[in-house]
Amino acid sequence: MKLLVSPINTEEAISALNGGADVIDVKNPKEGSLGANFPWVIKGVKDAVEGKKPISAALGDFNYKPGTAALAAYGAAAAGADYVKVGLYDVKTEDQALEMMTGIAESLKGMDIKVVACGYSDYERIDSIDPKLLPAIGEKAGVDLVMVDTGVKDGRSTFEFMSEDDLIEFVNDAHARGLETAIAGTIKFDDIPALKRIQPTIIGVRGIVCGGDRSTTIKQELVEKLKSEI
Ligand SMILES: O=C[C@H](O)COP(=O)(O)O
Repeated sequence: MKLLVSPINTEEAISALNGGADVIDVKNPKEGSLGANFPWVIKGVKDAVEGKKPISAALGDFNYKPGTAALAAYGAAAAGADYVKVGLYDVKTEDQALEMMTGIAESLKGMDIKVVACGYSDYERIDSIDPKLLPAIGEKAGVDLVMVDTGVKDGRSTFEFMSEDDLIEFVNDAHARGLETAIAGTIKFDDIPALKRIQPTIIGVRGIVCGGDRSTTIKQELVEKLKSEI
C-alpha cells in the first residue's frame, strides 16, 4: 500500500516527503474535506518536491457542475498536479457522477495525469452518491482511481460508516475493473490491520500525521511511523 499525505503548504509537504509519503496531496481544509488550494501553492509544492514524488491536487467538494470541475482539473494540471482528485459531494445520481468524471477525464486527455473520483463513506449524512457505485462509474468515465474519504471532518472515521466487508467489496470491484483505489477518512493507527486486509492501492491521511488534530501541522516523525507500519 502506498501512503498519500495531505499537506496545506510547502513546509508540510517537505515533512511529508522526508517522512516517506508516496504521494504529496495538496489541499486546503478550510474549504472542506477535499478543499482546493491555490495554484501557486500547488506550484510551490511541486517545485519544492523536485520530482521526487508525485503531486496530487484536491479540486474541491463539488456540487453537480461538470464544466467547472473540468476547468478546475485543467487548472490543477497547469499548476503541476500529477493526480487530480474531485470530491463528488453534492452529486446525487450515477448520471451526474458519470458526467462530472467524463468531463474531467476528457479535459486531461493526452496528459500524464491520474484522475481520481472521490466519494464519501458518510454519504448518507451529506445526501451524496454511494461510493460503492464509483468503480462502475469510474470505469465508464475513464478515471484511474476511485477513492473514499469522509465528507464531514468531525473526528468520525470511514470505518464508522462502512464495514470492512463494504470496503473490501469497493476495492475488489475497482481492481477487477483495472482501477486503483484509495481509502481515507480519519484513519488511525488501530485501523492499519484492517487496511492490510482490505489492500487499497493507497491510504490517504492528514489527521493521524498531525498527531490526531488535522488543524495542526504534519509531523515528519509521524509520517515515518505510519509509513513503517503499513
Ligand atoms: O486525502 C486524505 C485526507 O486528507 C484525509 O484526512 P484525514 O486523515 O484527516 O481524515
